[in-house]
Amino acid sequence: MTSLEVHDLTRTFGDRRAVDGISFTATGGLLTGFVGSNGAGKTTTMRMIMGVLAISSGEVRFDGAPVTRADRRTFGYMPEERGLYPKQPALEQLVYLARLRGIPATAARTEALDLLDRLGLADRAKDHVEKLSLGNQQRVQIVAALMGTPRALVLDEPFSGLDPTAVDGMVDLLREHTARGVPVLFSSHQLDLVERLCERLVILRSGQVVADGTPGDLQEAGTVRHRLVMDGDAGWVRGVPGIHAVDVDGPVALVEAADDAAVQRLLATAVERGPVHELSPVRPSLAQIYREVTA
Ligand SMILES: Nc1ncnc2c1ncn2[C@@H]1O[C@H](COP(=O)(O)OP(=O)(O)OP(=O)(O)O)[C@@H](O)[C@H]1O
Repeated sequence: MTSLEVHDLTRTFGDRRAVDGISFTATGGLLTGFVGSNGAGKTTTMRMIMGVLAISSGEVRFDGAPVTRADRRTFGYMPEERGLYPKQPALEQLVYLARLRGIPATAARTEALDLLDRLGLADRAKDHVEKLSLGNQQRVQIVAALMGTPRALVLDEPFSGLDPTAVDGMVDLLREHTARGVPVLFSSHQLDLVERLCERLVILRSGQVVADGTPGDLQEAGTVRHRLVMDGDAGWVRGVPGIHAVDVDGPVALVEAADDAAVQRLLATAVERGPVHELSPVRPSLAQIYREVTA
């Protein structure tokens, strides 16, 4: 199993630390989601991993050793700035890009056509890139990153602008790579998608890692809420000491309790007030965890 690790990685621009001593591992065989608000440092990190931006300090390791230029040539990379030439046919361009990575032309052509087909674009292979919609240009860019049996995938916002069918096609393709033991690191602002897909998550805030783990780990560490369902209006929960009402909608209340004693107080009051249909813990969603750690 290969892994892609960053160790104490830092990048400064002038006196600004865009990436500030971050460490994490994208483990082979897993989809690792890389999330954080605008300007958190995701693109800068990915550029350093790929060697297109110099590292101020720290190290990138692949398979346990410092990453080399030769390693990086075997990585599939989807940069934030989509680098396709508008005036060249999609297929021709894919073959050209693959050849730069050492893939023979015939094999590149076969693979590009296959991948374009998988993403529903086979009939557009001969179109100039500028004639394709933005979503279809994005698909071509994805094909470019996935060609040539990459040993690691570093994908900056690969899902942005894709329709749901293309997202599903893309997910299937990524899973084929993780099944080979490849580490896949991708950034995204689509938390629902990240929650659905990722076996591992790294959350950045202001150039620092503020959460790192499996979605289950992060949910365990996040604030557990409780959902109360009564017969009548549940607005009274606002007056229970130690209870913070996150949302009250008629008979249904979502609350955060300061401690177990507060949950017991809530339950006792609820029972006094009339039939209680439900009082259950609610595991935090990724969106909630994200808001907590990036606040
Ligand atoms: N070439 C550069 N020169 C100066 N500052 C830069 C440069 N590249 C990035 N930065 C700064 O580094 C910080 C991190 O930017 P980066 O693009 O890595 O964030 P990001 O997490 O990818 O954001 P987004 O989600 O908006 O793409 C930002 O404050 C940005 O302005």
